Amino acid sequence: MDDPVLRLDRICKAYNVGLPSETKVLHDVDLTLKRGEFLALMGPSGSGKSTLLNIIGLLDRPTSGHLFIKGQDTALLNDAALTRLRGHTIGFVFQDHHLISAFTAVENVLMPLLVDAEFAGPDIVQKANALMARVGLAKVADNRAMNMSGGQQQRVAIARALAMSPDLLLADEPTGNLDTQSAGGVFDLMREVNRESGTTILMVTHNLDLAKRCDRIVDVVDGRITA
Ligand SMILES: Nc1ncnc2c1ncn2[C@@H]1O[C@H](COP(=O)(O)OP(=O)(O)OP(=O)(O)O)[C@@H](O)[C@H]1O
Repeated sequence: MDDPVLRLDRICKAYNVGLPSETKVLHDVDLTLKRGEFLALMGPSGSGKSTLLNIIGLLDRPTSGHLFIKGQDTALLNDAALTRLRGHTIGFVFQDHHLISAFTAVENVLMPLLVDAEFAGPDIVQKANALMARVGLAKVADNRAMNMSGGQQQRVAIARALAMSPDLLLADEPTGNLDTQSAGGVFDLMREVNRESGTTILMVTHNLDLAKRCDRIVDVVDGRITA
């Protein structure tokens, strides 16, 4: 129970290993994220933030080192077990909302619940509607995603990411495409979710003002954590 949500132990990542084009991107990255923390990951373009996020999100494997999720060493898991762990533990929000445009907002939130209905349990429609209310969009839950503003679409994406009650929310520049006011609103929502539900959040951002409002800022420079 006291295990951190996430612990990285000397994570290295290289692409095109063994080829002349081999590129070492991450070097001995150590990072621990305690339950309920809200961490901002910053760093210049190409420093390895997305690579790190893909590894933390169990979308890619490190070349060496160990990634522990709630104390479990993910190096010991096969691909099917990794997929299950990802679905039950991690929610994703991207810079582009990745909603299905022709679906309504609430239908988008229902999607992950339908895909893993056994884990999601009963009353998924009620749950999806509660999530729409949670992100302040109850009144427009039946609007098609394509007809919503950028800020609203990102709120729907957050509701969808929360559908499986993840321990860890990974957000890759979630406010990158939004104007200042909408970006502030989306950040406030993530802060609220973090404080009220205790969801641990790791957010990649280039926005220093928002990063300063997180619990902690970690800088990645040339594939190394510097602060
Ligand atoms: N699939 C891949 N194959 C080879 N090289 C890759 C691959 N993905 C990323 N890289 C390289 O790894 C380095 C780090 O890229 P990454 O996308 O992780 O950086 P980033 O910090 O997220 O950048 P940005 O802020 O621009 O999104 C870059 O040099 C990139 O070209």
